[in-house]
Formats: sequence, C-alpha cells, structure tokens
Amino acid sequence: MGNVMLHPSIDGGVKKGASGFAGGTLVCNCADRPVRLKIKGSVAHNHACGCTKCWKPAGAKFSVVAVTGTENVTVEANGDKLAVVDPAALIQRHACKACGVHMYGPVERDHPFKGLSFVHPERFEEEGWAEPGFAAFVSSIIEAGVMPSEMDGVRARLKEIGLEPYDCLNPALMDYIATWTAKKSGALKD
Ligand SMILES: N[C@@H](CCC(=O)N[C@@H](CS)C(=O)NCC(=O)O)C(=O)O
Ligand SMILES: [Zn+2]
Ligand SMILES: [Zn+2]
Repeated sequence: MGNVMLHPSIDGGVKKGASGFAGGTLVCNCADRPVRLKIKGSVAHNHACGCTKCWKPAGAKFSVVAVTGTENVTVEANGDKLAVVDPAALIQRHACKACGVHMYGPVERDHPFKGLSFVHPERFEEEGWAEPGFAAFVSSIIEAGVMPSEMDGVRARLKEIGLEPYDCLNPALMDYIATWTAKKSGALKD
C-alpha cells in the first residue's frame, strides 16, 4: 500500500506540525524572481484535496491545501507574475504565470468561506505548518485520469496515513456550510 503515491509531503507519512507555528513566507517554484507571500499566523483546516482545480506538484494525485484569513496574506515580492486562473470560480486562485504554482485563493463572494484564502502550506519556506487532517474530493481524482480501479487502494492508503477520505469536504466543514445556508434561508434562526 505504501507504493500508492498521493502527494510528496505525505507519502512518507503525515508529519505533525509544530504548536508554535506562526506563519511565514510562501514561495513559488521560479528560480528567477519568485513570487513571495507573507502569511501571518497559522493555517487552519489543512487537508488533501483531490479536485482538479487545486494546484498539485508534478506527479501528485492530491493537493495539500489549507485556509487563512485573507487579511493575513500580503504579497511581498513579484506580485506582477500573479494571475487569476479562473475568474468565474468561487476560489480566486492566484497562480504564478511563469511556474504555475497557486499562491493564494481568496473567496470574495457571498459564501460561508468569504474572507478566507486557500493556500498550499508545502510552499512555506518554514517548517512546522499544521499537518493535513483529512482528504477531500477523493473521487474527483478520477476526473484527472486516475483509473477507478485504483480507488480502493488510494482510499486504503489515505486511511493508513490517518487521512479519512471524503468525496466532498469533511463533516465539520459540510455542517458549517449547511448551517450558513440554513441561516440565510431562515430554516435556522440565530
Ligand atoms: N469534481 C470537481 C470538484 C471541484 C470542486 O468543487 N472543488 C472544491 C474543492 S477545492 C471547491 O470548493 N471548489 C471551488 C472552486 O474551485 O472555486 C473537480 O474535480 O473539478
Ligand atoms: Zn513562479
Ligand atoms: Zn480542491
């Protein structure tokens, strides 16, 4: 099972983050004029994502992606290289035009995730970011070309390293989204 490749940062097992992690600098893959972003404070809800829209390093089936408040994100250097991948998407993924790494993805629309930005903690120069805690959008890896017959092995490997696989988000985030929606419709009162 250990030969199922998911993502380089977790293939050897999930490494626990440091409790004192206070943020740092995200850097893209460019040797020349890399994009640099400052992230203030820790990241939350780190997880593996199998969807086709999140950035993955070469050969990875999953991305590793977490959130922070958009107010904690500052572009520090070479922001002129950033462009929004899909302006119609909920998550406004800002990618480096030269190397393709997604640097941050703010949610600005009226949505339960409004005010949050999605970031890829593996791009931190610093060690100690909070480890991923579950796997989301697992079935979506088929959309990127993974054989359906591989899925049992992928889910078994995710469980083996302690990442419960879900085909959407985990129950905590799904309940959070549904609560927001129910309050908006009036089905739930504050
Ligand atoms: N099955 C689709 C799922 C895409 C999807 O819904 N991704 C989730 C997880 S990142 C999402 O919240 N997307 C919002 C967005 O891409 O803006 C795919 O793989 O492309
Ligand atoms: Zn770059
Ligand atoms: Zn995703």
